[in-house]
Amino acid sequence: MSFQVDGEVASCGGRLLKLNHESKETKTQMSVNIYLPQQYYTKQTSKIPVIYYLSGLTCSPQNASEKAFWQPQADKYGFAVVFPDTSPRGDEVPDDPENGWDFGLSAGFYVDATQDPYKKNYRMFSYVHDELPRALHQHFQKQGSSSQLDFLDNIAITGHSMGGFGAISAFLQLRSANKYKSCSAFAPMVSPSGVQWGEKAFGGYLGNDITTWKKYDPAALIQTVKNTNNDYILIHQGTSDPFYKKQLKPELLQQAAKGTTWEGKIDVQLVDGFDHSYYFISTFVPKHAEFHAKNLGLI
Ligand SMILES: N[C@@H](CCC(=O)N[C@@H](CS)C(=O)NCC(=O)O)C(=O)O
Repeated sequence: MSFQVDGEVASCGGRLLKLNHESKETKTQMSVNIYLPQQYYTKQTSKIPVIYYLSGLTCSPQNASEKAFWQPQADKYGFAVVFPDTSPRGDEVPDDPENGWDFGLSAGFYVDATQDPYKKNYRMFSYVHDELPRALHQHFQKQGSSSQLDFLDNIAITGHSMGGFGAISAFLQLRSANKYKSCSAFAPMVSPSGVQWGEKAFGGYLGNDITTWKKYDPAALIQTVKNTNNDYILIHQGTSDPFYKKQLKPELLQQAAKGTTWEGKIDVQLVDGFDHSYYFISTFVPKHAEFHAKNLGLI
């Protein structure tokens, strides 16, 4: 479970660590970046909460580290940010037979695959929500730093597009365990059934029986998972996003929430003229940072 350091860069008031480690879940080396805010280095005594940011299709941990501008927000409120990879990688890992960018490498969809040949390595749900946080916890405990990072308890989750799907899906699936204290998403895909990205990915990873997709489908989960904490889910969606109407459709989550304990609690902010890129994400990161900082008890 030990991490190798691939790089460490000064960024804003803290440092971005580029790490890799052997994953038992994916049976590959996995890359992960983590931003440690200025509070980590000034050795504050209270525990530093962690926000997990799940990236979208085609991304590695670098895209959001370089272009989302979480770092100034992390310094402002005093949280760390973990940027996991989007799939297992390596010559042995099966990829999309059609060579597309919406399935296979960089497109793990944060599920545990049940179908051959993907089920051996594509275990991104168990990796991101269980193995990785425990591994980071152990690694930083061994460092013996007096600043304590909280990878396991006071934590939040967010993500973009495929990663927004992964964030909301996990938040709802793990709600009874109160795993994530806070959830938000940028342009998330909210229901795999009926959209081309979802049909391809879920068909490939989980098989053709769509009842098995429901376990991960936010629009289905919202109807069975109780909102016992008066939680809100914050979503931003650009109206000029080319994927908005065909692949993402965040309003479907609001519609599915009608008549449930989540009714009125899915805050979809449509933002005029914004696209799907990191220009959009970085513009609204401050709003998401403030939302999570409140839910994590930082303000
Ligand atoms: N590669 C696709 C675009 C895929 C895409 O927009 N991916 C988003 C996430 S769904 C992303 O974050 N791309 C990487 C980046 O913008 O840095 C294309 O060429 O049209």
